[in-house]
Amino acid sequence: MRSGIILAGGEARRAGGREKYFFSHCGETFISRLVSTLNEVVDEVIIVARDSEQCGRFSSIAGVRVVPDLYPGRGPVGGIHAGVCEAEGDLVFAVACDMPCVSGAVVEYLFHVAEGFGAAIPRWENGMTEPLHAVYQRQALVERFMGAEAHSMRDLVAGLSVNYVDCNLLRRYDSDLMTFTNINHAEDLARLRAVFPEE
Ligand SMILES: Nc1nc2c(ncn2[C@@H]2O[C@H](COP(=O)(O)OP(=O)(O)OP(=O)(O)O)[C@@H](O)[C@H]2O)c(=O)[nH]1
Repeated sequence: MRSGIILAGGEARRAGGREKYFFSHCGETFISRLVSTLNEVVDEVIIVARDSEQCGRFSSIAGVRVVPDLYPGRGPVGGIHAGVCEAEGDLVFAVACDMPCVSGAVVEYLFHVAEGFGAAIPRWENGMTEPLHAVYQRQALVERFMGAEAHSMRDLVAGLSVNYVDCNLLRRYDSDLMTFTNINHAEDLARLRAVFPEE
């Protein structure tokens, strides 16, 4: 079984605290697009919000479960922890809520190459990695959290056997690698709109 975990509990400081997951792309909100894409490649989708109040923001989205952080204020690693506690899949795809162009074909490939590893994490030529667009073996994460060593994504990943996937290989599935488009600033959204104007 496969799970998808969407992390939505950040403060979006670089976007002025706006709710990035409700930004729209090609006529749909980021979060709806992600949920639809993931529902094609996983058996369950879980949105992890920072608290129960924020959970309520997602109540109208069909086809997901929404849970709050168990340890609030810990950043993405706290969201992954809550997601992993809720998820039932052997493998989980963890993704940020501000990635509106995630490619189902790329995610499918990451699931495929995660078999036999603790994680499959895309890596760019310059060595930068994409741990919030990556597949993890759930049990490996559970063990990392039990060890109580994982206070950051870097800590979490450090103890895993990782299959680093060359981003360029993923061009087979997503030629322009739009899957990694990440909207952090208002200008990032403006750039995306310049390529894909809203109707
Ligand atoms: N559930 C949960 N998700 C989080 C938390 N912190 C960050 N996230 C999510 O993790 C992803 C990456 O977050 P960051 O890039 O660190 O922060 P951000 O909120 O997107 O933006 P900045 O505040 O501008 O850094 C985003 O999808 C966030 O919504 C948290 O404490 N809990």
